[in-house]
Amino acid sequence: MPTDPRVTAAFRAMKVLGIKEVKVKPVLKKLLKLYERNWELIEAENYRVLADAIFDEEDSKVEEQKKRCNNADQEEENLVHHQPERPLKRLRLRHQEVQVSPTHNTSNTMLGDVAGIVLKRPKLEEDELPETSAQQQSQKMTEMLEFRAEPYPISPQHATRNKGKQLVLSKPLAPGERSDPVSPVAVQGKRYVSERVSNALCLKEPMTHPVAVVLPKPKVFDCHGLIIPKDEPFTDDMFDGDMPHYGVPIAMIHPDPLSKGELPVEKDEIGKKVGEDTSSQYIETESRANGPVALSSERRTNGEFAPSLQESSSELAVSTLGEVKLSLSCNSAVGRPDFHMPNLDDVIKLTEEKCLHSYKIIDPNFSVPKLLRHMCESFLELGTDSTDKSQDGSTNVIPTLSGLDDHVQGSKRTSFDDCVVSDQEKKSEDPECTKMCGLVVVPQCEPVPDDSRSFNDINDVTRGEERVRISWVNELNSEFPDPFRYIPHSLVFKNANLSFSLSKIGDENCCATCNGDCISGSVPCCCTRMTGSEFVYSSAGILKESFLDECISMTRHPPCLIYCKECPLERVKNDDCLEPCKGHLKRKFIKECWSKCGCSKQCGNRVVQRGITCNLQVYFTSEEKGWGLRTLEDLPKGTFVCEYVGEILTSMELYERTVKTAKSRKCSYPVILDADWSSKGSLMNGEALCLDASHYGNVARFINHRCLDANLIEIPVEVEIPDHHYYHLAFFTTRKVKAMEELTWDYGIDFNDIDQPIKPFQCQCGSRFCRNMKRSNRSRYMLRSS
Ligand SMILES: C[S@@+](CC[C@H](N)C(=O)[O-])C[C@H]1O[C@@H](n2cnc3c(N)ncnc32)[C@H](O)[C@@H]1O
Repeated sequence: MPTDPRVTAAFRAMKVLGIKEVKVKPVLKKLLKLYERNWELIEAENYRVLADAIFDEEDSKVEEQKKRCNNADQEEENLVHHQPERPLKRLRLRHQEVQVSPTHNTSNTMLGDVAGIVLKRPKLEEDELPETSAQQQSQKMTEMLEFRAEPYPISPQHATRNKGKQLVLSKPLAPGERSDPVSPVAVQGKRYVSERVSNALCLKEPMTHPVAVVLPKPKVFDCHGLIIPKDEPFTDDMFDGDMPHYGVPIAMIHPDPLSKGELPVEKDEIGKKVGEDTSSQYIETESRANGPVALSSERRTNGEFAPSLQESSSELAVSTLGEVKLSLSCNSAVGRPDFHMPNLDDVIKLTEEKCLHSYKIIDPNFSVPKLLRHMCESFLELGTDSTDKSQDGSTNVIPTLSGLDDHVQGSKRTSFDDCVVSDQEKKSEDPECTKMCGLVVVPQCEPVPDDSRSFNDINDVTRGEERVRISWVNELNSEFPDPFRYIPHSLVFKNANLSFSLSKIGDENCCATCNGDCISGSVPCCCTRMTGSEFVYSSAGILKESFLDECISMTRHPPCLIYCKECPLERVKNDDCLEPCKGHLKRKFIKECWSKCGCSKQCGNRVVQRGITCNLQVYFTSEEKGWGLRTLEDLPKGTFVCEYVGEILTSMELYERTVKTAKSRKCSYPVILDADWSSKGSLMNGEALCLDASHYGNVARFINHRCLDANLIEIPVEVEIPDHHYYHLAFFTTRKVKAMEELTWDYGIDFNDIDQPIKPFQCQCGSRFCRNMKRSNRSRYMLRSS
């Protein structure tokens, strides 16, 4: 037994990794010599250098052995099928050097074959170890940890296929083509990660990645240079490293490669992005024509494997504003055929247990979702030119919008760990729950009036936040739309006590035992419980006519208004004399499958949550309504157009905000979420939740009002929360809408009700049913309540 406690500690740390003392001893000796007994370097990151050195030692032995056995005829075969047996079935850290070679190196198929790169690994023989200073070594560690995903790692002209299976270079990379010649480790890391990223993307969108090919075996996404040797079975100990590794690829999907100019962008005649880079966008584009689950094999053209792919994927983490998503996907055609999508809660729980066990983490705040979110944020940080790092390490991750920056940056910052640094706001939120569901707290932000810079990208008001571009035009004058910040999902403002938690979704509120596409099943799943055990969407993702007509008739001939004794909406006005309740319209809900359901993300019962797919345009109307929204393509009756997105506020917060800003605003953008008012008893202080799109919103904020016969209807949609104080408000077409027609919805506004903080506008809807100046029995103190 060694007497030196540091040696003992090193042995113990390696033992946890399953490495015996006999293997540790010689390597440790060499390292101590190499680092001139600088224990700190060796002990850093839980003896990472030591573990790495041991793995490399083992690896070099295997490679030596393999070299001896190899014969030239088997070379190519070995590239694809025969990976060297690794003595330690573990993740390994690599400190390898990369050399460019015009030939394949059969001994290194894992890393090298992809780009014809030979990876030469220094053995840990004393004389071969580079004479590096401690500083250089730590620099090397930093480089090794560098993680950058490049959607286009290899230029297309270099790419060919190796027997149609593996990507190789038709000509070797010239030294000048290496992205970082002075940092071989980083180069290697990039190449390796890139390969995986392109593969992950390729599986989803091969059309747009002519270079990327599907490799014949499932690959594991490489993070921080950690890899799992090929052909290894899926074992429990595959959780070493900074994040869990599974026997399935982890897809990192860049939110907007197009805007960064990384991929060529083509536009079709109506402005839709061609060559979009995310799977769901592709699927959604297909869905209207072929149904949401039609993973068109024709469009998955160039991969021989494409037609047989059965992918299941599940979103695991998202960055604070949802720009970067981390999802797990399993290609069951090339992976385990018996694979079924596990419950994400369980995956996270198990991962957490394994991490805690493996790394002896003592920080009580450690959580896997947080770790994964950090990864998304890092991905975004490194993938963009963001240099906006504050000194305390927190980063303002709210996308920069000219005109809003000064206010936001000057007031509050969003950090990686916490959505908002304000204590009060921290208390009111459960960051784990809310962020898992894409909800974050945002600081109140007043856009600077007349800031035309906000809209200088006339091709896309969404600034890349949606899967389709939405252009804006003003053919009438030189006005710009009012500044606001585009968000694709609603955000909690402050007090809206929304706690999203998977654990709150009971078995009756999800179809945990389903898989694949629920609507193609023989029996409707339990997510149809609110719609009479029938799916409301057709296989083409269109709302079924019977359901739609029922919703329309409930809106147009209000049969069922619920009146409360003391209406909270009246109470917030703080009047001495409480006005009687004006009534709350009861509505039919749609319930979509969600993360806790067993079905896939492409399930046909997930339409609204997949976002906008129509070709829309914001334009300046000629009827004194200001800006409006129109469609650039014909839309069949029942098409989902968009949902109403904004800040989620309580009715009190909204009232206060509205009173303060009513005079200065010519347009108003709030709605009340009171579609299921009768079940609101549980809501805190009897308050309703509202959406306000004044400062943060999506394209729905441009939809103008039309009395009664509007071509859109808003329908409440339950996605994440089973009780209906919060829901999505989705717009569907009430009839066939022709290209270039304005899209409108009936705000349900009472034009004669002057007892409101926001005075009703002079309606210019042009409908023959226009209610302007006529009394309505449905009145709200703001826009429509839904
Ligand atoms: C949700 S915004 C719609 C977008 C708005 N037109 C704009 O320019 O940003 C609602 C505001 O649009 C205007 N508006 C909507 N429908 C209208 C109509 N039928 N007639 C006149 N103004 C209308 C009103 O000023 C209203 O407060």
